[in-house]
Amino acid sequence: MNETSVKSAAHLYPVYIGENLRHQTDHYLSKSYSSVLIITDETVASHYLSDVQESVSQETVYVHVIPAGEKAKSVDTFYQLHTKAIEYGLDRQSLIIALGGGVVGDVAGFVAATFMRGIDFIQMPTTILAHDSSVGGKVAINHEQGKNLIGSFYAPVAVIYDVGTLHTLPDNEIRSGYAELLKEALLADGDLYQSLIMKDLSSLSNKDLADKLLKGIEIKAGIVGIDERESGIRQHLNLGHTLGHALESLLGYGYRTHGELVALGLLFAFRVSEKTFSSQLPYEQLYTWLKSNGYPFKLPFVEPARILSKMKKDKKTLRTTIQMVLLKDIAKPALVEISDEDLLNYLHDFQKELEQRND
Ligand SMILES: NC(=O)c1ccc[n+]([C@@H]2O[C@H](COP(=O)([O-])OP(=O)(O)OC[C@H]3O[C@@H](n4cnc5c(N)ncnc54)[C@H](O)[C@@H]3O)[C@@H](O)[C@H]2O)c1
Ligand SMILES: O=C(O)C(=O)C[C@@H](O)[C@H](O)[C@H](O)COP(=O)(O)O
Ligand SMILES: [Zn+2]
Repeated sequence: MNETSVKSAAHLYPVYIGENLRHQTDHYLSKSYSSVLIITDETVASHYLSDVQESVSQETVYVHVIPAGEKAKSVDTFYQLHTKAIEYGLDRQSLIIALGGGVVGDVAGFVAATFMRGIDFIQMPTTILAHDSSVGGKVAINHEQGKNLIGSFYAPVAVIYDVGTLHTLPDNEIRSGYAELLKEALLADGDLYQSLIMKDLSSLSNKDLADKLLKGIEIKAGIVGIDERESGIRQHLNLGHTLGHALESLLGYGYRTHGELVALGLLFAFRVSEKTFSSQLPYEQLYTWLKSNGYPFKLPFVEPARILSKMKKDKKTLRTTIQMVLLKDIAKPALVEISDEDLLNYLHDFQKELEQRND
């Protein structure tokens, strides 16, 4: 087991990462609670819920299972969870455990942030992607008009990451989580990036993956430690998301995974970076790796003007100007304002290029 932590001006919490941690949940709780509510989704429940339930010895343990997938990051689920919390009689000394991927973590975390104005919660991630979502305290639900538009910053009291749960993930979820790892490496560690992109996803060993996830978490924790509430450098963690989030919302939540669309967004950010800084980024290498690892490039056509208008809902938008995270070079990110006219052209060229390559 490895242990690291997130240490910001306001918070300090441990991140435990290793095999079989789900069997020892109690061991990682720093105090006893009046009751515990485990929130998970139906797929995760079928694999891992009983392990976690058996490892929590607090007297009163409740469970609520939500549907699997992005659509559950909704006002409806949020409201149902509050109803359950009230019906079960949770109080201010209760704990919520979010057992699952980013969807469970984000919605359960937002419930924890708002139930009786905030109760403790623990993140127990079960996806590769959730190495990112479980750390940093961004909790949210989606609005029909845009991703994560309703939410808050609310730190967990601990993150317990059992990487032994990852072997049941389907291929598209492996691709999704790995894209966020590529993102973290692109922001801060060129060697890590090269080592991530050297291998195909099919040849990843558990040990190798766990080592890389720890590095990704350390990069993220370092950034969150400096700027937890995203007034500056934390915005860099949004690399790839200006396009990714717009597509998630336009194609319909859950049409493709978050990370697969972020991967497309990374490629787009490479192109825009090249145009903005005349920088030389390894675009071809990234394109080839994504393609050969099954990332989706054939998506329904969306008019650039609709993408642009959706991008304006992004939280980095300043008044009406879109700001994108770009790379002057690998590990040299910068937040840059891009005019609508330029963005429309870049989107148009990018779509055309992908279309031609898909033939
Ligand atoms: N809060 C943050 O900082 C942050 C960061 C990145 C992403 N996110 C959010 O996270 C969400 C995506 O998270 P995700 O990719 O984990 O999606 P997810 O939670 O929907 O999980 C993906 C799918 O895998 C299943 N699953 C989960 N664990 C499994 C396991 N061990 N074995 C088999 N199946 C398993 C789930 O049931 C689901 O169907 C998005 O909503 C995104 O916006 C948040
Ligand atoms: O932690 C962050 O900060 C991130 O931006 C991480 C992203 O991977 C994640 O998708 C996040 O939820 C995006 O946040 P948002 O503020 O753009 O909704
Ligand atoms: Zn993300």
